[in-house]
Amino acid sequence: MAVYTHVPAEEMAALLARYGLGGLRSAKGIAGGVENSNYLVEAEGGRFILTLYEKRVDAGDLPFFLALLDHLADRGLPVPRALRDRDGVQVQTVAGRPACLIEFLEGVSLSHPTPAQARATGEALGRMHAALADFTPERPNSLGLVGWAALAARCGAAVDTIAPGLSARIAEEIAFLDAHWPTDLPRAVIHADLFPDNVLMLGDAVTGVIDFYFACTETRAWDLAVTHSAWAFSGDGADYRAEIGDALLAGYEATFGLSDAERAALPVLARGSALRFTLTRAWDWLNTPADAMVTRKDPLAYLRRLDFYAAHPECFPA
Ligand SMILES: Nc1ncnc2c1ncn2[C@@H]1O[C@H](COP(=O)(O)OP(=O)(O)O)[C@@H](O)[C@H]1O
Ligand SMILES: N[C@@H](CCOP(=O)(O)O)C(=O)O
Repeated sequence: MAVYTHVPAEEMAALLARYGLGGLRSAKGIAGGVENSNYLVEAEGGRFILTLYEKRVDAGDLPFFLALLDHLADRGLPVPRALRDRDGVQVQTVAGRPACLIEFLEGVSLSHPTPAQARATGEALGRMHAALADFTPERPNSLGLVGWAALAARCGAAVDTIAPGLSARIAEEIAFLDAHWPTDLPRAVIHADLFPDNVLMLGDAVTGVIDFYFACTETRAWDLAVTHSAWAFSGDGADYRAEIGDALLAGYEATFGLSDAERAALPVLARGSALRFTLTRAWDWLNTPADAMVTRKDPLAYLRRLDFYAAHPECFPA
């Protein structure tokens, strides 16, 4: 459950009136996600998602995210637009937080995807990258190579309460990535968080891509590495699933493709992905308010992925 901010029913009803969506029928906090507060809202005018943006989303970035969603939706990608109220406004203030009413998309998030579903996700990622070729807005990646060192410093030695020696392992990996990170690969706007819980599917079809709130301008192939690290392992990171990882890569190659330099960089890009999510999960593990209705995610599930990628760069086909 990720609900940090409670929205009174009266305020929910008043919001719907601003959109002309009729009366409120129901509003339920949504179990998934950890970054923001999400509600499933049933109104006379339909079913919607109300997202209240919490601390990791800068309200100043919302125009970028919403323009990105409109750009992709205009090109037929299965992404949810933020609705505009009667005055054409997309960003509201609800219970003191910036908020948007978002189109509801059908589909379910998978816990144990098949190779066919992984391939479909790789294909969807490739189509997204193709559609973004003419998207000109930019947003720096606050959780890229420079951001990791800063976040590690903020976490400090407290991470050693998560696992003995974790701070030293993080410092060692940052030093490796500083020395080996590719700097000459194509850059573009990427999703940067394409986990299974951010892909909605019906059977083998991708019916929704959601949660663009880490989207940023970055090495484009890193998006594939992030997706690979999220999909190609058991949830706890203990088991690598080559058939899933290979299907994901094949799907991406089928709809967009990689240069030889990008393909060669995937092992290092994947290490960066595993470190990034180890760090954000470690920070959240140590700093989630006790009264927040949220399920903390295990940082060690990504440390295991990092150790796997460091030991098995050959998991990426040459
Ligand atoms: N547009 C949408 N259509 C249908 N379900 C959605 C939509 N957006 C979010 N959800 C549901 O809400 C959950 C949490 O959303 P998400 O964006 O992942 O939260 P967070 O912003 O905290 O990461 C998702 O796992 C999904 O089940
Ligand atoms: N997907 C990342 C970051 C948390 O994302 P959310 O979509 O669950 O808010 C992770 O699992 O660490």
